[in-house]
Amino acid sequence: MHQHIEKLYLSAKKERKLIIGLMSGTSLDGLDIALCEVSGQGMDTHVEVLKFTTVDYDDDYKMRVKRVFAKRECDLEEVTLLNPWIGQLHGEMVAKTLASWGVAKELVDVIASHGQTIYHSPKNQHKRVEYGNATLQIGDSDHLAVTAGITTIADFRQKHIAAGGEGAPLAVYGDYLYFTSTSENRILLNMGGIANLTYLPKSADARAVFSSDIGPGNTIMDAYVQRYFAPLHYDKDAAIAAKGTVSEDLLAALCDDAFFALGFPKTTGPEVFNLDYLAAAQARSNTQDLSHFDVMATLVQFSGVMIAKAINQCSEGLTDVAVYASGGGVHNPLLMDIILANCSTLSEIKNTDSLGINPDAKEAVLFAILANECLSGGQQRFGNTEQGIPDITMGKISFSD
Ligand SMILES: Nc1ncnc2c1ncn2[C@@H]1O[C@H](COP(=O)(O)OP(=O)(O)OP(=O)(O)O)[C@@H](O)[C@H]1O
Ligand SMILES: CC(=O)N[C@H]1[C@@H]2OC[C@@H](O2)[C@@H](O)[C@@H]1O[C@H](C)C(=O)O
Repeated sequence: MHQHIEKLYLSAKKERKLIIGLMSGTSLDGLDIALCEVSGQGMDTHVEVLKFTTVDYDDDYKMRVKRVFAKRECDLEEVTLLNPWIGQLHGEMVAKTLASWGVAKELVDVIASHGQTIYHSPKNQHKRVEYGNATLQIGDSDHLAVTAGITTIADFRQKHIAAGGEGAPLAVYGDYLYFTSTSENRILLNMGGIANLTYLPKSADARAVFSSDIGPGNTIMDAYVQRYFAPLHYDKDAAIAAKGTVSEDLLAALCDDAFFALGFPKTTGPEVFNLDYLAAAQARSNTQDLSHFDVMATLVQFSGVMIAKAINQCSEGLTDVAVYASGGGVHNPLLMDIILANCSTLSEIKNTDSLGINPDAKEAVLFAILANECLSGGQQRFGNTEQGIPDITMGKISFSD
């Protein structure tokens, strides 16, 4: 047996593993690194986040990735060059972070890497009958594994599509295994660039679980701030939006899109929700002359109202449902107020801290859970193909030497 396989086999059999979860999301703000101690598998999964940090990307990284990110046309050489470059960069970031934490790489069983999404193209978006759902994450895991010196499990989304899903949201798997409660119905809401949610009934019945993207979280707001309030990258604490007034005409135009008429589950990305989407809505509503502050106030209202609508839709008929939020959006007080004000059945929105997971770390932890399932799972299956949750094991393995 090859020593790599043997080492992995021993890791898979361990009662407790150290897994580093990595997430680089659509906001391009930084690489989230969560050092997790994971034990058990399936519904018996336990995770303790021992360390967490976000290594911010510098402007050079953002500029390079933005040249290809969510673009229908770009330089293919650039994509080819970025793929190993990002893998290596993520490997360096992990190695430096481990050194700063005083954790030897030999102690880590595996890295679980999401990579960098550069294009997401579900059928409902590309509408080309000859093609299925598709998504592309770069930041090759062989480069990451060799640079960090740690076996890496990566590229989780392809298997999801191969088995009938849209490649997202994958959060549902970790949400179901880790956050299911038999005492309350739960909605796990994540607000990054894109917002998504998972509904977890207290029956724990996998057939009633579902998960879906909702629409924009911060992505259009971030793009607007980056264009008109540079060098700011986002509207910290909604300082800009709070100075504006919502335009009801623009809001109505923003909310009027085929994506919102689709039922759950569905996925999307900044390929749809971007500054062109805003410009088209402004043209339709004749609101091109709004101040930047009013546009920002309307954009945050748009995200908040559509998120609330999705929460209301999936909590319809339920008297007891608790919402736990995560992702960068939890730090936007205006966004949180708008969501709560538009969810008449909710008295509060908690965040995942109250369930033991730092809301900024949640997606990185998710990938650590998926890697744990790849190594040690499979004994209790979970899935619901009709709801876009195929019952499969995800991830490809890259050895470090
Ligand atoms: N203090 C704050 N005030 C307002 N917004 C904030 C604050 N902190 C973070 N954000 C928002 O959160 C975003 C980052 O969120 P997050 O890291 O969850 O996104 P992501 O993981 O890249 O996206 P996705 O989950 O869609 O892939 C920032 O770009 C910003 O818009
Ligand atoms: C293709 C892609 O990267 N999608 C992301 C994105 O960011 C949020 C939302 O859109 C979600 O569907 C997904 O990420 C999370 C981690 C998921 O798969 O659950």
